[in-house]
Amino acid sequence: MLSDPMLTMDGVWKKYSRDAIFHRSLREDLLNVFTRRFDNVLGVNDFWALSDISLSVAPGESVGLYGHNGAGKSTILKLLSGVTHPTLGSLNVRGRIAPLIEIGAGFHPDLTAKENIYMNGAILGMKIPEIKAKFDSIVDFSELSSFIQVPVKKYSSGMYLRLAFSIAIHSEADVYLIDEIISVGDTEFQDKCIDKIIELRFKGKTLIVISHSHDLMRRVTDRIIYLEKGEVVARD
Ligand SMILES: Nc1ncnc2c1ncn2[C@@H]1O[C@H](COP(=O)(O)OP(=O)(O)OP(=O)(O)O)[C@@H](O)[C@H]1O
Repeated sequence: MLSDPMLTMDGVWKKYSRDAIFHRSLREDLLNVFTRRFDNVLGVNDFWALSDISLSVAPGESVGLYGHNGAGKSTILKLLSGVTHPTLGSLNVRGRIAPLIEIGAGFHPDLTAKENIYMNGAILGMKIPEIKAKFDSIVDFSELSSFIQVPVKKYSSGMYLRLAFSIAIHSEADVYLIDEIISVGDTEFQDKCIDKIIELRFKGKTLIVISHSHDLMRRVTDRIIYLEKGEVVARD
């Protein structure tokens, strides 16, 4: 029997505005007041970051999103993680999600790495005893044991990445959203991350992966969706 998909997107459109960037005239402001009342109409300076995206991912599948800068890859992950919502269309995600989207976005800069492990672990749905039991393993994987009492605002972006990735892979999520995470940090750590991603696949987790490396994408995904200017242009 075929199981239900872990995640679906059905005719999803996402409208963004360049308003913050460009100076508008009064006429444009008036036009916007009118057009904003209709989701399917673009106002002055609005654009479709995503156009009519449909997607269905089965449990245990690993799917890559590939495309140039601005193609809409991260926007899809933000929609799936609930950070933002579709303008039109619908989407559904089952189970626990571990979004590795904006590295360290869930960290509090003034708290130490240890405190952030507890806070971020809880955000990812882990209970305190579970975090306690996995604490040493989280620290070991991150290779940050000497810096565990240091506030993370003193961390480099590579250290942030190590900590964020390590917490997420210990979180026993059902769906992992992985945005370019593998391209940050040194190559040794990148290899460790790739091994972990392959391990998650073997465990039957559902993965959505973004990378600018097509070779890497081939290694860690079952299929790739190609995006261009917010549209799906190919699937393989
Ligand atoms: N909050 C926002 N407000 C306005 N425009 C946005 C916002 N977030 C993203 N965009 C725009 O939406 C488009 C798609 O962005 P997105 O980050 O999804 O692309 P991407 O394929 O992930 O690119 P990259 O490879 O550079 O990360 C881009 O033109 C981007 O500038």
